[in-house]
Amino acid sequence: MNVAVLGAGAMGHGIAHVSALGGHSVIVRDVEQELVENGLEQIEENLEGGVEREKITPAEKDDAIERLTGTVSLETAVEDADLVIEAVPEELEIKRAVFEEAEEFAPSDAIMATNTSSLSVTEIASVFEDPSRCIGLHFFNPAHIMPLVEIVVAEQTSGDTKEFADHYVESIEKTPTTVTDVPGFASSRLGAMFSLEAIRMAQEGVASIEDIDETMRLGYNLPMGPIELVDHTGVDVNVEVMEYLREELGERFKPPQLLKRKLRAGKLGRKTGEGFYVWEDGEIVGVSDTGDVTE
Ligand SMILES: NC(=O)c1ccc[n+]([C@@H]2O[C@H](COP(=O)([O-])OP(=O)(O)OC[C@H]3O[C@@H](n4cnc5c(N)ncnc54)[C@H](O)[C@@H]3O)[C@@H](O)[C@H]2O)c1
Repeated sequence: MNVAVLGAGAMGHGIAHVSALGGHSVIVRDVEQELVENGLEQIEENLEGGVEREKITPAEKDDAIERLTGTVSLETAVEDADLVIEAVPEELEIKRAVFEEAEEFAPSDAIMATNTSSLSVTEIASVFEDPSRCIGLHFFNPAHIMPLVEIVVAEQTSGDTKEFADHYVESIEKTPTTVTDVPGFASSRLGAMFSLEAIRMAQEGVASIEDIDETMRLGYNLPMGPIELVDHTGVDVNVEVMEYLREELGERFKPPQLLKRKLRAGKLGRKTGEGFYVWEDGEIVGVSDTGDVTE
């Protein structure tokens, strides 16, 4: 099938990567040529990494690259698309504007998918004349490695659209789960709850940050603890998600003081070099001095 990926950023290039590897013709669109090129370069680099790790053959890499193109023209990107996947910034207005424009140029039966991690797919879908063709395809970062795609079924999504989404996810060899369009879907809601409670426990002095993370890592066989995960995904992003879930689902999602203090100090985690941990070159080198905080 022809897949148009709108946005060549962190998620867009990963989605384009797996789509091309899955045998689809892929066109990636971003707003500037340089961003398009950066995205395509990143895909090549990651495919090369896949060859080095013997996950794919050199021929599979070459074929995938052959199937990939880039553009800054939205019209060129979507005019022959069977599936349009948007991975533009997480703002309702931007997503709605992008889809409104895409609807003008895309075939009337193209499936329109959003990679939103927290916005209402139902609200995004309402921009379309025919909202039944809209669905959420929630990939995880990095999309070329993480096996899960959460398929988010909006109020208006038709059975045919869902079937198409199932078929696409299968074709790119990812594992789908299906979730109704509720705030936080299944993944962000559960992930936020783990991290919230872990930070509250650190705040109450139940255990150190390191011991809480170690408990979850070794006791539950997780690749990383829930507080380290906050540093990875960004303190700012986590506060935003928690505030949204708090508004939609209740006070149990209230961000703990310790987390808000990190935000106010600009200690956003790995990307700023310090959050709950101290980071160097993407690796933890120590624990941040968090001090005593009680809510
Ligand atoms: N980063 C993550 O961990 C993650 C995980 C799952 C889902 N998501 C979701 O994926 C989406 C994209 O996130 P990201 O981290 O890739 O962001 P990003 O900032 O890395 O990339 C967004 C890209 O979209 C481009 N863009 C802006 N307006 C555009 C337009 N009109 N047309 C085409 N491109 C446009 C930007 O130039 C940028 O390159 C968001 O909805 C986010 O919530 C992110």
